[in-house]
Amino acid sequence: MSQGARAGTEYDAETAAEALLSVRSLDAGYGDLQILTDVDLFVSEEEYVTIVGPNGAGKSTVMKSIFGLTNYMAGHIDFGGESIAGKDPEDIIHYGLGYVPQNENVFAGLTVEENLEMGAYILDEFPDEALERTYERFPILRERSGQKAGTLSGGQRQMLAMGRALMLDPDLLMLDEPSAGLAPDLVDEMFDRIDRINDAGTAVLMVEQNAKEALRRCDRGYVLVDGQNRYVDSGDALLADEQVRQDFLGG
Ligand SMILES: Nc1ncnc2c1ncn2[C@@H]1O[C@H](COP(=O)(O)OP(=O)(O)OP(=O)(O)O)[C@@H](O)[C@H]1O
Repeated sequence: MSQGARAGTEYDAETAAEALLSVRSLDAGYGDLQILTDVDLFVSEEEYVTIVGPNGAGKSTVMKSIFGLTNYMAGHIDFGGESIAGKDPEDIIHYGLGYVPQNENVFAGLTVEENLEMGAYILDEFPDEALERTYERFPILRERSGQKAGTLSGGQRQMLAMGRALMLDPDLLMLDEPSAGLAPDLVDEMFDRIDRINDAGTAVLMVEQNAKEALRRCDRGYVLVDGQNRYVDSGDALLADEQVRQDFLGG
């Protein structure tokens, strides 16, 4: 792995061009404030990719930008071979991209089942089988189906947020810090669930503070610093890199 490596080497350019999600030379921010500069990132079908990096590096901003929630300034964002750059979230969701933000990711005043139904609001007909699949995947949600989401525990709420995003059976699920705020014994369980979602064929793009665990589980990782790509490599290679360990993984 080389320092400053970007998804812009010859090999990567070819892979990136055919990837499910392909972000190239992205500049984006909030209003006039530019946060991301020249960011490259790709996720292939069924791949599991994580973004790690220091606080304020712009990790969440990358996801928000892909989902149309920031000010897009320049570059390319292609999903399934089509450009989604500059589109609204309401449009982007139709392409097969699911997004679970870190905060306020459920409707607290609605029940669990109403939240799941909201996940499929764009469909003309409610997909009963998707609800059943979600309940099979997260049995606790069936048990709590009539309970207001605001009364769920942190872990249950996170499952609901994921379940809601999965109602449309997206090709790619973007997760912003899914382990945030969870008790330590629930963190592993959450990561196991994400593994299973990926094993079942959904590509995953995840931002995580728990960088070691995220890199251990993913296929590929990006280290983002100051709104720019710093490293990109397999999770194992990043974990083994002395410089990455020292600078970003606490030695
Ligand atoms: N809505 C906003 N308006 C203006 N600036 C913002 C907004 N949201 C985030 N920022 C700024 O963008 C920069 C990147 O923030 P971002 O949340 O993407 O970083 P991060 O790498 O996800 O950080 P953390 O790990 O702390 O969550 C920060 O300087 C932050 O203050």
